[in-house]
Amino acid sequence: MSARTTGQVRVVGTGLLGTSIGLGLTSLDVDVVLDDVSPSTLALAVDYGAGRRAAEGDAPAIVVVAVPPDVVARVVAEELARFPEALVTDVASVKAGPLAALQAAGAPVARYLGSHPMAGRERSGPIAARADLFLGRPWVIAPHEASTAEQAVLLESLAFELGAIPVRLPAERHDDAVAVVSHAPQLVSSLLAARLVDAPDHATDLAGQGLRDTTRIAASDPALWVQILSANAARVLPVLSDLRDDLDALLGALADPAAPGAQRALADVLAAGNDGVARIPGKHGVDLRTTTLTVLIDDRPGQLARLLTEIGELGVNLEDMRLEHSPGAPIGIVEVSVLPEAAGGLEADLERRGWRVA
Ligand SMILES: NC(=O)c1ccc[n+]([C@@H]2O[C@H](COP(=O)([O-])OP(=O)(O)OC[C@H]3O[C@@H](n4cnc5c(N)ncnc54)[C@H](O)[C@@H]3O)[C@@H](O)[C@H]2O)c1
Ligand SMILES: O=C(O)C(=O)C[C@]1(C(=O)O)C=C[C@@H](O)C=C1
Repeated sequence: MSARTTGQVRVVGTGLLGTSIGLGLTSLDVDVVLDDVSPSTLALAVDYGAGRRAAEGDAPAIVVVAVPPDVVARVVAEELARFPEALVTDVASVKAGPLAALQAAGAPVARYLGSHPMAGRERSGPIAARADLFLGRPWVIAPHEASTAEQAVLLESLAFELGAIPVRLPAERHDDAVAVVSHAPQLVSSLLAARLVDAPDHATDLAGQGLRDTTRIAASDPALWVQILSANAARVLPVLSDLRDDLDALLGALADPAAPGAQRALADVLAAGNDGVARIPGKHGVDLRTTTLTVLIDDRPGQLARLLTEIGELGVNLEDMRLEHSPGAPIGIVEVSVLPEAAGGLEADLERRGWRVA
């Protein structure tokens, strides 16, 4: 496949995010140049095929800064100064702080447009990187007073190229949103997993899928998360404070489950959880009789019909289907449910025919 992104892309910071971006773009024949403060990390990213080493004479059209949040503003400022023709973006998990720091430092922010792919892993470094990390995931682009619509379109193309769904959101609103959907969940998962430290072996030996589902991200890098949480502390605080109120009410109910109103209080907590989880896009309950494949389609007339026709041609019966749109994004997400025994073959056949299956 060839890319819509033309020109060179320079990636600074070749850890999980930077190497994943490099792998995805390189597979589309984009000229990717890589840089990292750590020579061994850079060498690994080059060995994995995420791009070539940065060199004299590089002339990137886009610079993607994928370094830890505490140095992101400094590195963005350096890149703006070093490549005066380039659009510089970053992928840090917080957006308001870096923008404010750049503005305060008098950096040429008219060429800076922050972004944040809502995709990651609980592991760091280039070894954990994957070209398909961003498939079907939102990728926030955070316009500000000095950025332009053309720049946003350029980054949207980059995100789309990597299979992500671009979403425009100003930095402050982004930071409010991730406090609820990313930062508080990380802490809750860590707190939950911390309960296991002193649990006896016969308890941890029984760990089932419920515990695994709720604790995967507890394995995340503490050093990175200390930075993320510190940078968004003021927005995470009210979320955790509301959570503490809910926890206090729950403790009251559990202290005497037979007391009047206690059963209702417990049921309310669980029902609110049902309502909350139903609001997560693409998580509308699991039908164990079918397997769901997620296919990304260009948001153009006839694409959905073509997909359904091809599934028919492949002799697979559709059990169910859902179409999701992200407002303004040039992509549609189709969830097709098929019998489990047909799913593996269908996925391979669709990919062979050029469809992108997430
Ligand atoms: N990990 C995730 O799931 C995730 C998801 C979305 C966004 N992010 C954001 O992406 C950024 C990178 O996170 P990651 O998980 O890839 O971390 P990582 O630790 O895997 O990689 C960071 C890389 O940056 C390099 N680096 C540090 N300082 C540098 C400097 N001054 N110049 C050049 N390179 C430097 C490090 O050597 C390392 O290779 C962070 O800002 C993070 O908030 C992370
Ligand atoms: O799924 C993971 O392991 C993540 O790290 C994901 C996740 C998230 O909370 O969605 C974590 C932090 C990043 O800023 C973006 C993505």
